[in-house]
Amino acid sequence: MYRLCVRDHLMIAHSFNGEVFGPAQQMHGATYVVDVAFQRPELDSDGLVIDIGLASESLKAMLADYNYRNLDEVESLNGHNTTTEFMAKVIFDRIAVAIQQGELGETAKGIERVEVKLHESHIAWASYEGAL
Ligand SMILES: Nc1nc2c(c(=O)[nH]1)N=C([C@H](O)[C@H](O)COP(=O)(O)OP(=O)(O)OP(=O)(O)O)CN2
Repeated sequence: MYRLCVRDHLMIAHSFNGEVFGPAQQMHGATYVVDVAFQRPELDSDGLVIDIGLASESLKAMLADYNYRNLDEVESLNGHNTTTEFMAKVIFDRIAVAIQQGELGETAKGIERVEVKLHESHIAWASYEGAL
């Protein structure tokens, strides 16, 4: 399987519900480093998994909906703890739709798996990986 990974980052504020979160029940901030790995068994006719520029632009556009936002106020995330794990799946779902709709180019439809990894600090990350 071939893999191509692009990286961006996301700056947010949020708070969590639940005793398990301790002080993180209070409003706090995070800067996530976001890695997206696209995987396919065969390269396209240009020798690519996906065009890096297109993948980078598309990721930036998706993150723009959450960047510099208080996630507690983002309607589509209402009722959820916006944990690192949860946000990895949110971004995965958006990428899956973008690929299916051809927004990442026709040949990107040959991508079979995507992994979204969010590094929430230098000591912790979470990811969501799935088939398309
Ligand atoms: N599984 C997860 N656990 C936690 C997440 C997360 O996204 N996924 N996030 C947080 C907080 O947002 C923050 O990153 C850390 O908060 P903190 O209170 O410092 O959490 P710790 O568990 O590291 O420290 P304690 O003081 O022991 O609670 C928290 N957890």
